[in-house]
Amino acid sequence: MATLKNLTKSFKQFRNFSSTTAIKKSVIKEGYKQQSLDDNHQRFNRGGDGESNPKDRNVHWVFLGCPGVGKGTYAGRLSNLLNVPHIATGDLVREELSSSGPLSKQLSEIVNQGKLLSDDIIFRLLSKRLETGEGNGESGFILDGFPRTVRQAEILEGVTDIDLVINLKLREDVILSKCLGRRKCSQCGGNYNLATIDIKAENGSPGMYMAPLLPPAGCESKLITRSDDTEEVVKERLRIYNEMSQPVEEFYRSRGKLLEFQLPGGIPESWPKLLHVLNLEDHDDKQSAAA
Ligand SMILES: Nc1ncnc2c1ncn2[C@@H]1O[C@H](COP(=O)(O)OP(=O)(O)O)[C@@H](O)[C@H]1O
Repeated sequence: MATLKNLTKSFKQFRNFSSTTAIKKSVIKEGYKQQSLDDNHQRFNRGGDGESNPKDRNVHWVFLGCPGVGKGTYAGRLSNLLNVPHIATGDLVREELSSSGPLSKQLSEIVNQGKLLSDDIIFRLLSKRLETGEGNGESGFILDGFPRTVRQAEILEGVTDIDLVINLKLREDVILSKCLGRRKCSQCGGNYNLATIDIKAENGSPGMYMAPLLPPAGCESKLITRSDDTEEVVKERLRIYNEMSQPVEEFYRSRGKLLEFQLPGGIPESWPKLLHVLNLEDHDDKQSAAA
């Protein structure tokens, strides 16, 4: 069974590989099945096929999408619903930065330029997180922000079965405003968004409304903005997403694992639709769409 222990071990091993060819030879498995999304729907709730019995484990899902699209929001909600950990590599990176360890200055320069960190650093952070989770009895995962390059996707594919990759899509003109509106409470860690998106329908294209996600009164004076959420850095992150991460969509599409989900609006509209396409409507007894 693909336990977190195996995954941690595999990531550690892969960190020792230096040649891309060696990695490719090791990880590219034969016989990928092109499966329709309909086939996938039947296995979403329990996990995938392959080295483990899907009944024995929790979901292994990945969230893809541009910076600011809402990966963290929807991955977090699904994580609560399915009781699997939401593992966001961006959060792991920010934790490392705030720890003021030896690497943090070097890392913050890269992150604040909107560039990607090396695979070695990301695998190290991920292995550490998986190890801690394993110690706490976690099983399954929803990954957010990883894989971000085809090489990372190949490595992940070689060490575990990913059941489903949810690719969140949002109109490009909305993405930048949403990134610039992001805030975090420095005390409780809650994520908010001050941007109001209100686009009128025009020339046959539909309008879109997304209400801001405002903090409770107690957090208002403690809001901070991520240092990489400036307009210049967000634009660079979007450019890098298109160059490095968009090919990851094709990687999973060709393996029949990609579920494209165009966000129709804010959480009240999008959440029930996402649950519907995931066949999870029955699970939604813990969270209300309006929350
Ligand atoms: N899988 C990864 N590979 C390389 N760098 C990463 C990865 N995940 C996160 N990072 C680094 O952390 C930063 C913040 O990540 P994240 O919070 O996921 O940003 P975004 O809002 O752009 O999705 C990235 O810009 C990058 O520098």
